[in-house]
Amino acid sequence: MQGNLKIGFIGGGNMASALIGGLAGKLTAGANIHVVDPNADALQKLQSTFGVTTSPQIDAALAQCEVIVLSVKPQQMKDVVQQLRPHVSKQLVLSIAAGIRAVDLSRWLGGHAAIVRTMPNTPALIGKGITGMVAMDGVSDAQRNAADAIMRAVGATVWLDNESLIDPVTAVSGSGPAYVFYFIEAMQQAAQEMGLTAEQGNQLAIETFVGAAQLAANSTDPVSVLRERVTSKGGTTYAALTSMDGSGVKDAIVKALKAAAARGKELGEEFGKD
Ligand SMILES: NC(=O)C1=CN([C@@H]2O[C@H](COP(=O)(O)OP(=O)(O)OC[C@H]3O[C@@H](n4cnc5c(N)ncnc54)[C@H](O)[C@@H]3O)[C@@H](O)[C@H]2O)C=CC1
Ligand SMILES: O=C(O)[C@@H]1CCC=N1
Repeated sequence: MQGNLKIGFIGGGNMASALIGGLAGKLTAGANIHVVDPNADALQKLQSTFGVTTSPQIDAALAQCEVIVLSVKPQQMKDVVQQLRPHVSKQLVLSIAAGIRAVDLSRWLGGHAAIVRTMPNTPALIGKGITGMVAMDGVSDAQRNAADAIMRAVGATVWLDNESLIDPVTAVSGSGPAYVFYFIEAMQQAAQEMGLTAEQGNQLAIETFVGAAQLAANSTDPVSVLRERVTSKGGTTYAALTSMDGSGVKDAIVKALKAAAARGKELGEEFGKD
């Protein structure tokens, strides 16, 4: 069900490439996607893989887009958006940046009201992303549906009523893949320290994550019940979880996610000034 939606991307890096991979040839033709990025290699790769059009700087082609996705780092957002301003009239502006507030994007765009803030994550690369999103008051139903369709091209979506919840979403699922990789790395290290080969450790740790996550996704029971089913009284899992509790692992994880959310808020304050 390929349509003709014209989408511009400002920034063609990791997250934008994952999104474009889900959209091109599916939601819309690759030729309907226009990517702006000063990095010639990134543009060349996107052009040859997906047939998108490209430009090293913000250009008039963006005025023809129905949706413009802001996918640069928070630090670059103000500059980029101010350059974009002359090319924005009725378009839906969809930001994937951590921290940057809609009110600041709107002001830099001269009072533009059609803004959706989103927080995707990198499993979008394989169509398994999850995106939290929130629409500002000036977004029409059609634009909201377009935003949802764009993010659903790479996974599931969760709509929020309040923009302040984007920072917690960033902390849970936006940054979340890194915590999972961190945990896998720790399991791989332990496997090797206990005599397994690196290859065996990799396979055992990764398949355990894939299997356990799928089990949790398919189960009607809460994950705490699934955990209890693994934990025989006086057994090995009990020994591991008792050790983790003794080291304060769960509290450390909760604290870490709160630090991520706080950093999201801080990014908005730091790079949203003026
Ligand atoms: N990487 C992740 O897991 C996630 C990232 N995000 C957000 O996505 C945004 C982009 O992050 P990544 O893709 O990871 O970074 P990235 O560094 O891979 O991509 C940023 C791109 O912007 C380009 N760029 C720099 N200046 C530019 C300009 N003036 N005009 C146009 N393009 C310009 C860079 O050349 C680069 O290709 C960030 O705001 C981040 O908060 C959101 C969710 C997850
Ligand atoms: O680390 C970051 O700031 C970005 C946002 C979520 C994932 N990566």
